[in-house]
Amino acid sequence: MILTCHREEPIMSETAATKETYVFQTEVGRLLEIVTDSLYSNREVFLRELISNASDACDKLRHSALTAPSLVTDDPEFRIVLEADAEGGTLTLSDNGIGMNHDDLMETLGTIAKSGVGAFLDKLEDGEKARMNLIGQFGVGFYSAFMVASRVDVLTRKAGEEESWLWSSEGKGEYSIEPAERDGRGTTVKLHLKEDAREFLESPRLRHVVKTYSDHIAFPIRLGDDTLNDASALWLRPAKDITPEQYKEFYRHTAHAFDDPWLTVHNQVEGIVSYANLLFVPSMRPFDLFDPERKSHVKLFVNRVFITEETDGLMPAYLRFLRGVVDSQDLSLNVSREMLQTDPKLAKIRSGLTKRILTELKKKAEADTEGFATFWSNFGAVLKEGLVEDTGLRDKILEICRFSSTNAHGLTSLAGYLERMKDGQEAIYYIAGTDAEKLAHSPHLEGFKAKGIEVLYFTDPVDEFWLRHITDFEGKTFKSVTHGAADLDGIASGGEAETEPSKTDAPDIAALLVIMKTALGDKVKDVRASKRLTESPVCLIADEGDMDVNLERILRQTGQLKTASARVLELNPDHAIVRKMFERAQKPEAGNDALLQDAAHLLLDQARIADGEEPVDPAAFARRMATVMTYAL
Ligand SMILES: Nc1ncnc2c1ncn2[C@@H]1O[C@H](COP(=O)(O)OP(=O)(O)OP(=O)(O)O)[C@@H](O)[C@H]1O
Repeated sequence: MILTCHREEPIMSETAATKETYVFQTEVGRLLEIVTDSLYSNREVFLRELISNASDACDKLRHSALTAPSLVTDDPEFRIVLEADAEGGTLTLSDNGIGMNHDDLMETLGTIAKSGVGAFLDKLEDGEKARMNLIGQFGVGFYSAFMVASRVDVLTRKAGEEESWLWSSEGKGEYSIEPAERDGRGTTVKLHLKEDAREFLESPRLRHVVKTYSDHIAFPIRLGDDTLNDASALWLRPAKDITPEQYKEFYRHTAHAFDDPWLTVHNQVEGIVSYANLLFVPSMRPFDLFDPERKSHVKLFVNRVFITEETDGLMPAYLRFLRGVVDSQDLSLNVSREMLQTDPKLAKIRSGLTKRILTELKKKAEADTEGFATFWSNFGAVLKEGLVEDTGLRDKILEICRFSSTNAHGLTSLAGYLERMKDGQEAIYYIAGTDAEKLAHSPHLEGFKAKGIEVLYFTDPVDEFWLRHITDFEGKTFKSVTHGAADLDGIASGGEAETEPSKTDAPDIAALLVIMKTALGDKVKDVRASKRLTESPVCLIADEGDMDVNLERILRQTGQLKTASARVLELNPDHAIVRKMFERAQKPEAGNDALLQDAAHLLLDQARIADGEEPVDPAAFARRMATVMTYAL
């Protein structure tokens, strides 16, 4: 059971300044339940998570010691020590990293300091099947200890401070914090192992788990007199000496992730600025990818010393799905993080890395179409932000972009589209919306399909934004099929053409157009005969000088635009309804024909519905529908 009370105030205090008891943040309790249930068969990962935290704590202190060397002078060798006590049934993991004080404990153990956690957990609780995947995107960290322990004690002392603290919990809703004694700085996590987790007291088992998951950790991990890992920075080792397993586990450690890397990019670059990079593209989408802060998560090291994970200048925001490490000896260790961001050497590294990643992505896109589709569905929308942000690399990014299309053979590149263009076709046609499946049935596509002209589906909101900056690809302009006139007459039909649409000899329906314009008034900007329809009677389009339909929809949804502009209603002169209406429109007194008026409104509503919108006035729509049906029956 999870109690809810303000966690800043202890719910119980035995005597002042002794033991305080707090309740977990609600989300922690929920996460604990889910983790214990779903990761059971994979419980050994708790060790990886705790070692990962210990290693991060050593990294943090080594960084702080750059400006305050006295923090480490009494104990300069960083290490992580495992101890198993078979009699007591406890496994202990100690590090001499940065440690935690009372405030740190309050902020970290007992809460989850990630935005959007609640919503994320809701998704987790939705279905058993999705769980493992979702946990992979999230990382469970410290709380995984409760999979194997019935109680966890954390004895810790922050570097440079005198007081030590004991944090303790059974993982059942509460935790306590009390003053304690610890020799020197760092953190000791003591796990009181559950009966069925005693295997983690056996040395061979521990060795195996550490070797499997934590071999790449750059600090020595000791058990008795042995050091279990290589303890050197993985990214500085030659790529040929590293196994895929080691890359995978390093990725999981550094990204706090559970999935496998989709792409690994490991280089040691010598030049005016030398650096090493070990970067990964995850195979799953991290849960906070669309966090408005758009932070990069690549860790910056200077000569093996961790500096920061949040260097704005290191990677562009549109590559924020990357995880991993960049290390350079040529950056100064002593500059502040703020100064680092404007360091021209960092800018050089950034530009080198960005180009390299784009090149690698292009290679993958060409070599493995199917595998690339996975990447694209995870991160394509983010990468496309680069089309707006990085003018210099626009062409390189466009080469990597993939789109689905009416062509229906998976995703296509723009170059692929150009190859399939019809004789006489001058534009790259697209239709924008949120859902490719719905778009596929849009009336706007009928004329294009009939002629076998391919139309791209632009389904990410970001598409509307790069389209404002990029008007063409290799000289062919991008043209929305819901925007402006569609003159398909000059384009030759291709092999895949369906029935040829009627040509210029479409009947003149001027009399009907006039009546409809009068009936609909300012609800439409104009009423015209269409060249893009072959099956549907009507569709709505944005007039040449107006904003395209989908862009306007996005801006309205995000509150950036208040009013919608009137659309042009296009009629299919060959459609039976339109022909009947035209017949009536030619009769005397047609201007007062109530049924014709109703039909005009109904057609407008029909066009709106086909676009996924509501009728202008749902009540009037229902009334007109009833009238017309009564008449017809
Ligand atoms: N050994 C340790 N030394 C110092 N601080 C620690 C230690 N273990 C945990 N912490 C602190 O507790 C925080 C929470 O740890 P936890 O493992 O839950 O999450 P995380 O490592 O930040 O991210 P993730 O959940 O993705 O693994 C850490 O960010 C760190 O500040």
